[in-house]
Amino acid sequence: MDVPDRLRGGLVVSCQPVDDGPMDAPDIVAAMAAAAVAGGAAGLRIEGAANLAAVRTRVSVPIIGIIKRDLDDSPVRITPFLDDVQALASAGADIIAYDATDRPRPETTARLLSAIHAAGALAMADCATLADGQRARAEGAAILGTTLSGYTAETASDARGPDTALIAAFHELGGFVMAEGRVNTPDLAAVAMSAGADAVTVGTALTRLEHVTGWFRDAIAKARDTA
Ligand SMILES: CC(=O)N[C@H](C=O)[C@@H](O)[C@H](O)[C@H](O)COP(=O)(O)O
Repeated sequence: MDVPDRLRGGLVVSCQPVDDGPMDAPDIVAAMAAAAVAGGAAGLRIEGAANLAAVRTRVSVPIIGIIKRDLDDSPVRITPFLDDVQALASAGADIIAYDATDRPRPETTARLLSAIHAAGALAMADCATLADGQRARAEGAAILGTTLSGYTAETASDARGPDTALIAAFHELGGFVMAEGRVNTPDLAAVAMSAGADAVTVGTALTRLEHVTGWFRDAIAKARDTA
C-alpha cells in the first residue's frame, strides 16, 4: 500500500508539545507518538529533525515531518528552507509538509517541492485558502491540508472547528485532502470526514496537555462563577 493509502480514512496525530514546555523533548515526543499509534493512529505529524529521528525508531506508520521557524522577514513558519527538507528526509520523514500560502518567503514553493521529491518523500501543502490548494496541486503536492486556514492575515478568524468549506472545496479539486486545524473533538473529526476529508490530523486536543488542561480549568471556573 502506498503512503497516502495507509493514511486514507485514518487519524494522524500531530505530536507537537508546547514549545519549551515540560513535554518538549525528543524522548517524550517519541513516547507520545508510540502511545498515539497504540491508540490507533494511522500516521504522525512531527516537528523538528531530532524529534522525528527519535519517533522513527519507535514506529512504522507514515510520518509527516515539518520544521517550524520564526523568521524576521517572512510570516512563513512551516519548513521554509531547502535545508529543512533535507534534515527531515534524513531523519526518516515519508511526507514533508510546507507552508503553501502565497506570502513573502525565503524559498519558492516550486523549489521546496523539487527538493522534497528529490529526497524521495511526498509533499503535503499546508494551505490557508482554495487558491493555495489549486497552486499546490498544480505544482505536484500529493496532499492538501487545511492547516493554515484561520492562521494567516487573510483568513484570521476565531472559528472554533475545522474549515469544512475548505475541506469540501479541496475534495472537489481532487487529490488527497487532510483536514487539519481545530479538530478538537471526535465529533468534529467525523464532521471533517463528512465534509470530504480523506484523513484527519489532530494535534492540540491530544498532545498539548497544557492547552487541554486550560480548557477544563476555564469551564470549571465559569461554572463555579455562575453557580
Ligand atoms: C497553524 C499552525 O502552525 N499549525 C501547526 C502545524 O503544524 C500546529 O501548531 C497545529 O497544532 C497542527 O496543525 C494541528 O492542529 P490542531 O492543534 O489545531 O489540532
